[in-house]
Amino acid sequence: MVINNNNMETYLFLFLALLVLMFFSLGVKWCFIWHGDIFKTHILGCPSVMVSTPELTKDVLVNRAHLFKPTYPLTKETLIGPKALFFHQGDYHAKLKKLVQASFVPNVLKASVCDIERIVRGILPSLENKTINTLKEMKRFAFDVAMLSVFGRTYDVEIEGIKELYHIMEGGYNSMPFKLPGTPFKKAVKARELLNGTMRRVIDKRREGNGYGAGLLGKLLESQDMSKMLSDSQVADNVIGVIFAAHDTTASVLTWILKYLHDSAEVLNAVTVEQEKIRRRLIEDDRDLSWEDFKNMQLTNQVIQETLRTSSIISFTFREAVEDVELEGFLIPKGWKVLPLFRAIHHSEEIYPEHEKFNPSRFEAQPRPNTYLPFGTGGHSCPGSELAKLEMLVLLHHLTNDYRWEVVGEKEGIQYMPFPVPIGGLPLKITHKEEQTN
Ligand code: HEM
Repeated sequence: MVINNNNMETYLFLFLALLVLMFFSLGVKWCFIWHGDIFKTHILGCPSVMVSTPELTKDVLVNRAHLFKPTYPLTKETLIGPKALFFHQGDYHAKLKKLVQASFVPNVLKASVCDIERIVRGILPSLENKTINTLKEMKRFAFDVAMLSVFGRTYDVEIEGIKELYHIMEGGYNSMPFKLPGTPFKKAVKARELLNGTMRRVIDKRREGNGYGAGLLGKLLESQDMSKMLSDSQVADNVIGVIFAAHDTTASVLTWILKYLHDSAEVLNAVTVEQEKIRRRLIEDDRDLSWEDFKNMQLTNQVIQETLRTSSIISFTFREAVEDVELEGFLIPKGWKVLPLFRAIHHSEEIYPEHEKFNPSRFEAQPRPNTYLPFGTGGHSCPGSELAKLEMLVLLHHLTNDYRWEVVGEKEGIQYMPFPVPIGGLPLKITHKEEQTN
């Protein structure tokens, strides 16, 4: 395992990974206090309770969610902005969630298929015939899609400015929160302050125009006008928050998909056959991809589902008890952290037999309730799950029809960037199929 992110979250993750490893592989119970399916330990001095069954996870995230508030590292809250929906519970969260969700429902997503396809067509040729860092390229793709869903098609100099500042800022997400000159965190805080100014100019421009424009920003400004519920800084924090939530996650999953398809020639062939059939239909009808085509991508969808399970890039989530809570007869005092372990559920041998195997066909049947949680569950579950799947399907359609890829180097392993990804971000050589046959 390579650690190249010298930050607290990486250590925390590794520490947790070690705990989970001990829990499952070694059966070592003496370093925890056990109670049924719950165990207690300390993470960086905080008393923490881990829950690893579907039932308890549902209890914490759905049934009694009001008793467990989300908690994030200070760096995230400072940089994303304290008014972003992740950090809230209750009315404010519910209203914002509704607004954000409205930008990612199928009716809205349908209209963005052609834009996502345009982004894919722009990126893929630039990857041909050289060794690429897959994670980096997938981040470029997912970032462009995130910007599209937040700002719509309008591209101006301010949006370019936001892109640049955002990249400086994300350098501080996983750093120690020291504001010393030259530190990544200090630079990130500065970039975030400048982002406020740029966002204000973008918002002012939209107010001067006819209507509020497209994307999530348009929706938030529209609601601001109607209900006066949101201030400009609340709008800005949520725009930045969605960009943050949308791209590293999707890029990490895409990187795993390319790895699994590379390692499993049989699955890759079957996906290619499925996608070639769709391509033939598009040629016959003389049109581009549309929403309806995704219904005919059953196997590709199963590959995405299985990758989300095996890679479990969001391995767990953090909550904090807002009062003393009893869970399965175990008292969790107010202020303790509670961590539902999604990865433990996705890798339970009882729920997913031969759990370590990449086997998309296991999703021919629906998973049992609360046993498949790549996008979380309950009030804080992911509003972007359909967008994430859509961008993966569009990319896979073009990639499998037109390209083949080889992993460069022999190294196997996992690296935390900050999500678990194949080592080195998966170096790949991508070639166009036509060149292979010449
Ligand atoms: C494969 C990609 C993705 C994965 C695996 C993923 C996973 C998750 C998970 C597990 C949560 C819940 C966290 C918790 O309960 O503490 C979450 C929340 C969230 N996700 Fe995603 N996500 C992905 C892509 C996206 C995209 C594309 C967007 C863009 C809209 C997005 C926006 C959000 C937001 C705004 C939240 C916070 C929701 C709230 O607190 O109410 N995510 N995501």
